Amino acid sequence: MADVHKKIKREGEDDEKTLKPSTSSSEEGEAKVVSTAPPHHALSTVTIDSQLRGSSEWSTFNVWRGLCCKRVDRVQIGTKMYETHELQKLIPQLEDAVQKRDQQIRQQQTIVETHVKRIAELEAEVTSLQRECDKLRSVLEQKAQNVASSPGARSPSNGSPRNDQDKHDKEVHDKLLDAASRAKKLAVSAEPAKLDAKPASLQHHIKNAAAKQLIRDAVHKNDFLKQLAKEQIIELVECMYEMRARSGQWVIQEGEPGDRLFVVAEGDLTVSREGIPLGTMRPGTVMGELAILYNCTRTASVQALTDVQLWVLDRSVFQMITMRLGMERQQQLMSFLTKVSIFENLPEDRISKIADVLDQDYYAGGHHIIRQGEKGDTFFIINNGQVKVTQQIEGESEPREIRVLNQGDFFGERALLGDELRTANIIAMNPGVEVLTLDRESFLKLIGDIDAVKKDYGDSDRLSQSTVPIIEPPSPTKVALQAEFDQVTLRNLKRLATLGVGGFGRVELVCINGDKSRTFALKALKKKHIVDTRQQEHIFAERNIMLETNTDWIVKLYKTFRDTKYVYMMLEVCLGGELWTTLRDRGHFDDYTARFYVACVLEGLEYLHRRNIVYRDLKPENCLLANSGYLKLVDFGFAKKLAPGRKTWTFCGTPEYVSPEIILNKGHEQSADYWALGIYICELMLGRPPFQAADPMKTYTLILKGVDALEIPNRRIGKTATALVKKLCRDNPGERLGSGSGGVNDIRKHRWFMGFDWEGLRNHTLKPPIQPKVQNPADVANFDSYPADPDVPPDEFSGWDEGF
Ligand SMILES: Nc1ncnc2c1ncn2[C@@H]1O[C@H](COP(=O)(O)OP(=O)(O)OP(=O)(O)O)[C@@H](O)[C@H]1O
Ligand SMILES: Nc1nc2c(ncn2[C@@H]2O[C@@H]3COP(=O)(O)O[C@H]3[C@H]2O)c(=O)[nH]1
Ligand SMILES: Nc1nc2c(ncn2[C@@H]2O[C@@H]3COP(=O)(O)O[C@H]3[C@H]2O)c(=O)[nH]1
Repeated sequence: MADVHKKIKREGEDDEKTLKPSTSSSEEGEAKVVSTAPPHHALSTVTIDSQLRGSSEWSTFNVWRGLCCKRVDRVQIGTKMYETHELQKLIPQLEDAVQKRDQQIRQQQTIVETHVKRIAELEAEVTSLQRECDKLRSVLEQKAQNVASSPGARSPSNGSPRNDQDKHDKEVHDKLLDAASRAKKLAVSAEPAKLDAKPASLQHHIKNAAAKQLIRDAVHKNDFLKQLAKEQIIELVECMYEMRARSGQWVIQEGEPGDRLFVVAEGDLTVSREGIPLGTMRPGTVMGELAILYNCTRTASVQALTDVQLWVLDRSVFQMITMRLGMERQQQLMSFLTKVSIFENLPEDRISKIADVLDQDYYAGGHHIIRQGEKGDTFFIINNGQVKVTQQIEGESEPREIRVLNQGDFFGERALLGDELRTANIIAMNPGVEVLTLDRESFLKLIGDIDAVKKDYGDSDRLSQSTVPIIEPPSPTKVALQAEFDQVTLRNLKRLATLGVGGFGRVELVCINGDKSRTFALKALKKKHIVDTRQQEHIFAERNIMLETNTDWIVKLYKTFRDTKYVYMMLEVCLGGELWTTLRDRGHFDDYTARFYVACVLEGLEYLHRRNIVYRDLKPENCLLANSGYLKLVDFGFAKKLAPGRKTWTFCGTPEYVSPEIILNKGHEQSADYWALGIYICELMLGRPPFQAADPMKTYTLILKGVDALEIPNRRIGKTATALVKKLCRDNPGERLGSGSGGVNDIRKHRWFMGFDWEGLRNHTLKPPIQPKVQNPADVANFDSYPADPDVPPDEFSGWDEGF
């Protein structure tokens, strides 16, 4: 309120012209009031100085008023004297001026408050952008390490089609993504879920309603978590347990592997990276959520600024929650459907697919579910309750009651089988009925025509196709080669060059006893790293599946070795390089080129799926070009053989390629590969995967938004290819092209493949779109060059690799 004092002075100065000053001395800045009242009132000189400071303007004027009431005649302000009556005249003016000033102050205060609020909002935005930058930096650093380990990596040459297109690409965001997409995509995996058979029980932790609400609010504010089903969120809230940390204690350490998520309940925490503060975490925020999907490195450190209370969720619990819902629903439906008469003899995998696409509906008693004569598109199975079937018969005034259908009975098939019009009425009976429904497309795809369904009461030749295990003897060449290499030991293999670097080790070009006329790829995996990341089961699955497969579309595994540090796989070599490298150098492929590489993959996937193997890591990085220009799948680290009709729950794959059911842990099977096939088509034609963001969590959020949110068709990916992608990338795995009774043939029949020479592809007479240049069996020109790996892993003696 020092301002008040100044203001009074200023008002005085303004009014100086109108006053008649008398002279008197006074100290600078003081105002004296000289009284001319009778003696008992003794002449008084009142000094108004800093006493006034701190008082409001109104009380200042009250002092003036008071002085005037004392009938003081003259007032000295500074060195000048003023007549009191003159000053009195000024009071209303001054009051008015003060009022105006007050109003101005209030207005200014409102403006200041708005600015303060905006500053807080901007600060929050900066924090969030900072976090994004940080995540992005960590992703790019990881990718950069990948690229750095290949100094020979070429960047796209100027004037390439990609550069022309880039001119039109959107601003910085696209540039960053483009930089990321030029780096190889990293695969991620949780430790295999031991829960495949039966979910364990979940422990609830007591918390009050306010705590539950705080967690729920935090979950709903989080882009990823809010997409969970309502029941899953309820369970997640119940299962979180309390953790407290004292001021100064570290809650998360940068660089450590993470396996839990936190919700801040009380207190503040500071986030830093390499010692540099990044922001503050306040109550109601979620942190570390990527860690509940799979093992990932913490990107920042988090320290308690005050004593804090946190709610914690472990990855294993999150997996159980998400898996349980999918499994329970699946199990309930499966056990119900196997009892439904029309499905009695269907194989389990067919029923499982039907279960995936069924929806559930409820009708109150008396409600007409179907009306005779209407157009119909839905097939129904009664899950609970009863319905009455009535039919309008010519000559009868009322529909005639024909029969009552019970739990397990079905209806609505006739309109789907041709005439489209309903042939009877279906009315829900009291107290109501619960039905499972299937749309026309799924009905026709999964149950086939009605005759086949009827015939299926006893058997189904068509469906048994996919479940009878195919036991083919390995082709003579593979058997002969395996026999030939029987005596080969690690010592016989000579390293010629490095072909690639993977998550667990390196792949070297080798020859036997110096004979460079025949070369192989030797994949060496660090045992310690495998154990540390609990991937033993995946590595064994890779070995077993690759030993079992014998086709032109999959790289052949001839022999395996092991020593104290590594396990090894001696593989058929593909010297044309990775499809990823060709794609990177060309920018993107046209329809003709992409179609060939998609067709090769389709052959490979069909081969695997017929053996109940799900591949789970389709991407251009895992497609190798043989010298002939034909494509082969490599890297079976995530492949898994499933029991017919069964699903698996382990989160694995490459973030840009994982399907929604993998992200949401609903259980997945071969149809996850069809999703990936859709993504693969997009990547080949766009030059980058369609769902790509700065960090995996954002990628998953985009994936969950679905393909309809993508800006396709566009100038690179046309209408027909888009139509195929959209049929492959359906959110519901059972609705994906390839999942129906027609299998992979449904994909081959799609119009994008119209006129494609499948026969020519199979017998290798079809000319590949790109012919790789390979001079000799030791020519590695089609591979990036890699520096030697200075890291010698420690010995590992736990014995997990027994039998490798
Ligand atoms: N048979 C082969 N012929 C030629 N190159 C190969 C062969 N196998 C692997 N490579 C090269 O080595 C790279 C890594 O191989 P692979 O993907 O099998 O290893 P990984 O450790 O499982 O990798 P990731 O961590 O990406 O899953 C391949 O991308 C490829 O460039
Ligand atoms: N990297 C980073 N993490 C942040 C930031 N602000 C909050 N966090 C949280 O800190 C957590 C550290 O561990 P995670 O990487 O698992 O997840 C991180 C985020 O949830 C930020 O600015 N950068
Ligand atoms: N037409 C006919 N439909 C019946 C009968 N009993 C049950 N329905 C079911 O009633 C359904 C009515 O719709 P739809 O014609 O699609 O399919 C029909 C059958 O599924 C019956 O005796 N006659």
